[in-house]
Amino acid sequence: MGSSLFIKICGLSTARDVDTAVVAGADAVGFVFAESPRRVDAATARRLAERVPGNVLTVGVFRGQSVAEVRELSRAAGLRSVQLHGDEGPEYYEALRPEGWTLIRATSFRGAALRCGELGEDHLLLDAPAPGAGRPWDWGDEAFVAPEGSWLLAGGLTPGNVRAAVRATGCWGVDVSSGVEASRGVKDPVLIEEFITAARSAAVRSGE
Ligand SMILES: O=C(O)c1ccccc1N[C@@H]1O[C@H](COP(=O)(O)O)[C@@H](O)[C@H]1O
Repeated sequence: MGSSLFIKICGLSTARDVDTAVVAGADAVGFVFAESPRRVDAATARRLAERVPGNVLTVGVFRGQSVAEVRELSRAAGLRSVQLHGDEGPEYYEALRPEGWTLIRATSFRGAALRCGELGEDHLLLDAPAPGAGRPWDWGDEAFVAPEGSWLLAGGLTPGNVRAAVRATGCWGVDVSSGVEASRGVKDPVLIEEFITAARSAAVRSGE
């Protein structure tokens, strides 16, 4: 992962889009198992994940699903990470920890400062209240307190706003789905490339 911005491209469902993201330099690719127009089944995710080199994290995205379902789908797809949207408690993370997956807790900013790791997650993802809808939230507002630790910014990011968003928040990583789509659920390879290029150009985390 190194010290550069961590970039995740989410909601992938075709080999073309997975290959585009990997070649363009994504650090992670996401496959949605939650209710969504981007939803894929485990066999599709496995076929796509098998194309991904070991230095790129393969992430399953879930929302309000049981530990058993998360376990079954992620194992079947051979993924290395799970992203959990929902209000799961620490016992949920504890139950998944033995699988060895990188655990990403997705939530929204509700006014109180958050700390990455407080429920047992490896990374925290701050998203809009409605995930996957392409709507930005007030990350630039003075009331926003950036979490401690390795946290990703998501929610309405695009090639046009990602650079400013990274600079405004000092986030450790970014995650995008709608902002690299030609229409809902259909990725645009050119937008994927533009997003990664724009995000990389921000590269001003403290210490760099
Ligand atoms: O993509 C979805 O449909 C989805 C459904 C349920 C939970 C999460 C989902 N996607 C995640 O939403 C964010 C940001 O999306 P966007 O760029 O605003 O469209 C991202 O973390 C996706 O993984």
